[in-house]
Amino acid sequence: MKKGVLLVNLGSPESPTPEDVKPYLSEFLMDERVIDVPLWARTLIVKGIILNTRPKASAEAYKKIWWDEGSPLIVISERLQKKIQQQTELPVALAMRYGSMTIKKGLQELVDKGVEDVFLMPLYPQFAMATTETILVLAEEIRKEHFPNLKISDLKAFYNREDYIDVLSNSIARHLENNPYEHLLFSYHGVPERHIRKRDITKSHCKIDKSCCITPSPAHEFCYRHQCLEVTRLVAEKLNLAPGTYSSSFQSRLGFDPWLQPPTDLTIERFGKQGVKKMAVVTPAFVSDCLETLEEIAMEGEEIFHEMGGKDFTTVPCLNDDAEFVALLSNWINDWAISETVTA
Ligand SMILES: C=CC1=C(C)c2cc3[nH]c(cc4nc(cc5[nH]c(cc1n2)c(C)c5CCC(=O)O)C(CCC(=O)O)=C4C)c(C)c3C=C
Ligand SMILES: [Fe+2]
Ligand SMILES: [Fe+2]
Repeated sequence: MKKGVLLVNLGSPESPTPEDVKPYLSEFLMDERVIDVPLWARTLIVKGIILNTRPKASAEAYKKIWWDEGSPLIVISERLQKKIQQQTELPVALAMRYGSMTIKKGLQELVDKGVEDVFLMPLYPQFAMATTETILVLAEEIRKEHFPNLKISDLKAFYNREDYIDVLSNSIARHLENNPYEHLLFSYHGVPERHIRKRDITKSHCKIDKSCCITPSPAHEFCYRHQCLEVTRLVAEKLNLAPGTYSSSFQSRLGFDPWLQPPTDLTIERFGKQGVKKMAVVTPAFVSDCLETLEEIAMEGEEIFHEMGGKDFTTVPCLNDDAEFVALLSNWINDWAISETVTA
């Protein structure tokens, strides 16, 4: 069976204008795994409330980070795909969960090259209903409807793989080598607490308290909070970070439901107020720099820190198309190809 690879990231609007941001946000937020309420309520919240004001504000934010070549998230993902393609003989395609670079087009591109067996790689280190799950479910729907003979296997959340933690830790160490900091904040994209409880396969483990995420449980296979906190713990261990010099927080809250705590903006504010002068932020829920890292953290976060009296605010770039990250993903692809060949 001819094999191929499909990398999938989140997606971005076509341009940083309210006209293009609106349909993108509509597709994104009308996803039942992102705003997970009944259709009538989701329609009311998204189309009746959010889409009336957010596209304009969001477009302004996108304008601040947009590159000549396009959305950073898309451009970086394309660079990653090209570099991985240089490391493997298998065809490697790229798709986005939302927007014009659809998963259907990505699968079609592979099928047109004769591929019958696809390794689907959601570009997220941690599992979340709103990211990995929505990609897998949609890919399966598309497969059934359009490519019934295609075999698809997927890359599992890789948050705790030793080789990934090594690559992430090396990148952090490299970027902070000449930027001494008093506190390193690991800021992850947030999700509503409800999402964590919904995917608790034990139905009772996830209390979202101080101990549940550090108490071993099968629930952790689908617990975004556990997986984020594990990345922090494993990197801290690898880099030998002293207790008290690092912590985790969750950013980008939307709406009024309880989201994972503590919020990044208030955490940065607190450090500034407490007299921390040099702080660094790393964002390991994102593999590609995007609006949430370049604007919300590097611009807004820095502004908050300075307003509270902080001085040096350093952001560690995402892994993007870092050579070690390219090698890591390429190794996983080649390992998958070999194991599939052996078991076929
Ligand atoms: C890293 C994983 C992500 C999770 C988990 C996630 C959950 C999530 N997001 C929203 C709402 C928005 N997110 C937006 C942007 C955005 N989100 C992610 C990743 C995750 N989201 C990325 C990579 C980006 C940036 C995309 C880009 O083009 O650069 C936005 C749009 C921007 C804005 O208006 O703020 C919204 C809205 C929810 C509700 C949610 C949880 C369930
Ligand atoms: Fe998001
Ligand atoms: Fe937990």
